[in-house]
Amino acid sequence: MALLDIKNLTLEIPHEGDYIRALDKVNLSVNEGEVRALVGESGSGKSLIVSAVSGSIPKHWRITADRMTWNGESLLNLSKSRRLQIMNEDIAIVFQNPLSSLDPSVTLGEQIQESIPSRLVDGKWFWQRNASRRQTTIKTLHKVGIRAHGDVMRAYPHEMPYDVGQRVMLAMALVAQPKIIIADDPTRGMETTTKTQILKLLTRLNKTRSVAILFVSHDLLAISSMADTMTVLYCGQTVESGKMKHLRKRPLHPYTKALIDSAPSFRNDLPPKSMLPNLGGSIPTLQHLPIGCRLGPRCPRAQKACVNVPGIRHIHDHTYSCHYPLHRDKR
Ligand SMILES: Nc1ncnc2c1ncn2[C@@H]1O[C@H](COP(=O)(O)OP(=O)(O)OP(=O)(O)O)[C@@H](O)[C@H]1O
Repeated sequence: MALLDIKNLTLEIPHEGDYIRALDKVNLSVNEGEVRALVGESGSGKSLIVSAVSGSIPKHWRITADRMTWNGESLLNLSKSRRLQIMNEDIAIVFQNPLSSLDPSVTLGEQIQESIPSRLVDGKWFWQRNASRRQTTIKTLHKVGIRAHGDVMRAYPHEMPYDVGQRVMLAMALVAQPKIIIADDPTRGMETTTKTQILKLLTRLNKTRSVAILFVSHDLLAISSMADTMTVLYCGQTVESGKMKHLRKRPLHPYTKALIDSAPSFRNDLPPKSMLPNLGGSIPTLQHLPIGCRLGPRCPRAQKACVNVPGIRHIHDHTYSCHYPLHRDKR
């Protein structure tokens, strides 16, 4: 059964007396123990999906969905206390910007210790429980590659470089022993060695503890090494979703193909120093969204029908939304 199951999620942001559809009928699911990549260009709406799941959408925005469930329970109309419980026990989110997600007035050590749920703290007396929290914190900081745990635990968020902040966010996610980790671009701006360490850590967690991972990124290279499945988002619309190996080998949506073709590591057929193909134009702003399929104006296969939003088509567990998909011309 899907742990996280989202069907037709639509999010509308107020703009000049009207609403703009920032997410348009998005579909996404993550099964137990699965590593799913959510990929899309900057501005495609990845972080908005994460915010919708965490319930941190401003009250005046409009959010609707046919289904948005956690373990079968709707996330759309949860009470505050139940949402807090789920977010503390089951879903851990590593947000993109550690500085804005951490409390600036509390040391990092205290913030990690506060993230440890009571059920995971050993001891009857408060000093035993404090020691248990401290030990777990130190162990977890080592796990995320922080050796100088004392310095980091005493520091305030603004005193730490960005990548240490990201690791602390990961440590806060890990101490809760969640069922799923939603990592919103956790390796953004990191140097390659640090990035590899974080990816290896997430992969190990998935393999050893069966933690499901939703890895949100625009970095295909980082994602391809660890994800089982991938969902591709373009301008607030899900365009294709399926097993990583199928999407890599035989993408059906022109946007997925363009994304894969533009990643050098995915193209071992290219002669050295050749230009990488890319789609002309850029992702439209929310204020200037095309009607129908939002890729339309940039799509090499676009035709008249594309002014209508394509429905979702299935081939087993591979889904795509395109009127003129690749490899399907003879049907
Ligand atoms: N608080 C907000 N108010 C108005 N528009 C917003 C807000 N947050 C996001 N948006 C808009 O929603 C769209 C999607 O933003 P989002 O941050 O989800 O993109 P993203 O895919 O996560 O990009 P990135 O990879 O750069 O983080 C963008 O056009 C963005 O400008």
